Amino acid sequence: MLDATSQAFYALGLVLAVLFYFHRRTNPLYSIPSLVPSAPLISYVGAVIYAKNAQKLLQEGYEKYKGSAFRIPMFDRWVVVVCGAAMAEELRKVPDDEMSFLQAAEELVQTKYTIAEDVIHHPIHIPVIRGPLTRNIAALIPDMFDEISFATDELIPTRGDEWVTISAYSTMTQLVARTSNRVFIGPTMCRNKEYLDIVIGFTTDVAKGRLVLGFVPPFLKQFVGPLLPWSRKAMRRFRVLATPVVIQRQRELEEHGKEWAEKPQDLLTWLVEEANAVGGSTDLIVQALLASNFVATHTSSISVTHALYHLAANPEFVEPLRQEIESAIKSDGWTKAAVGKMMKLDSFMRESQRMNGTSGISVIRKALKDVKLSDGTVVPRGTLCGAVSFAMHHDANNYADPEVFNPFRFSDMRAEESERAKYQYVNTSPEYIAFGHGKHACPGRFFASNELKAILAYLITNYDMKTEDGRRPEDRWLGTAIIPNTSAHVMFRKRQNGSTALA
Ligand code: HEM
Repeated sequence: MLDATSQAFYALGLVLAVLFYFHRRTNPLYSIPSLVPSAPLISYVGAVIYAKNAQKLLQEGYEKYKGSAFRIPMFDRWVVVVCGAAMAEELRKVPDDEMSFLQAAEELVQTKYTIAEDVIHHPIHIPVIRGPLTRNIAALIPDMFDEISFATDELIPTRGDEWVTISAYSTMTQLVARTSNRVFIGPTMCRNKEYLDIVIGFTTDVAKGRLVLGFVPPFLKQFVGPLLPWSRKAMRRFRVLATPVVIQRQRELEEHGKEWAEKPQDLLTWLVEEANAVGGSTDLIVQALLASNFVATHTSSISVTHALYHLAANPEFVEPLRQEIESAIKSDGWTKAAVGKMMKLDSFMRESQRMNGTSGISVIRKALKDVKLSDGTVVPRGTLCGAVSFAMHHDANNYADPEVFNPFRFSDMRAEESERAKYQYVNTSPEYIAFGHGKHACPGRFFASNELKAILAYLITNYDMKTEDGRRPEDRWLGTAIIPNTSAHVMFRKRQNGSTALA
């Protein structure tokens, strides 16, 4: 016979099992199919399987559930992913009060703990990126070209007509960080080694924090989050460098007032103005500067490295691009107008992002209430949701010969006047979600498109490039993230008749 304590213990166990059984039977999440084991605890095995095989599983799920949805396991949650263009379109149309992009980003990146709390509550950098930064690209481009020229001389140290071998990913990351920061904060800081070290390393700092919090159950995150050291240390170092620069700019703007003819046109000025408008502190501006670097640097470095690998492994694509770029520069100089004329280069970037991209999932949202999709799937309140991107970008129903890198696929399509805007690099569509889609599609994509095309245009006109073995280095998937080979090298040779002069 069992004693009273044991009886109570077993009774409690039975009640919990019954409650758990009903929870799973009634929670619509569990009627959404999963490709990996989803029973309690065993789902952690599923999360390991997914982390190691995300590309394969997303492809398998996409093919099996196109027009519908399936769920994938993270260590701390399930994520529902919809498959196919019609479903991606449906997802982007769900109103903000039913599905939130910001809350999804907050949960996925755990921004409160991995970036900084104030800037998450008052993201002043988002209206600035969407507004003045995008509106003023034409004014910023000459400085960006100037920095690209200055930085490449240092980062790609060629001599005469000899080939030099450089580490591609780290060089592209430096080049992107310097070019962006030239117009974020100015020429002194953008060349400061420690500043660059912090802004480039910050993505890894955030990723480490995310990784740890990914293993922590939701109710414990609030205790573990504040203990994570990496981002806090980076923010401390960043404050030491950036705060005096921010204070100086605040002072100058105040002294000179609205009519200041020499007012620096850069992200810092616009962040100070936005902070003034909403009563934000100096420290909020500092945080917003680092947050801007976080959203801009990593995605752009990945994208330009993907494109560089395509170029270096396929020298036959270079000549038509060179002709187009040189003719645009000849007529318009190193300007936004010239970059706008580079339709083949634009197509090259879009195709590179279609083929490779930065993530297997896009259009991330969090359900704020139970949301019923047209196929009958109910995404329960509190669940993260997204659309399968990589597999959709490789679907033969969307793109002819999807596994072939066809650099001028989109410029050929743009030859039709009516299709001019539709297939531009920055344009999102239900079949092209590399920048997200809809209201929350990346607001920095206009800046990124100009910056990355400027970098490639400069490299193409000034260097010959090749990979060491003639092949394109393979990408790596880290969970859902797609990373170009970070240890591969590209060989550069300065063109003796290249158009280095920045007119
Ligand atoms: C090629 C480079 C880039 C890629 C591939 C990229 C991609 C993305 C994607 C996929 C999203 C989420 C959209 C969604 O899920 O619906 C996003 C959001 C965002 N991106 Fe980018 N991005 C790039 C460059 C940049 C740059 C250079 C900036 C800033 C100058 C930037 C600023 C942002 C911001 C602020 C958000 C959040 C938008 C919001 O909160 O509504 N991005 N980006």
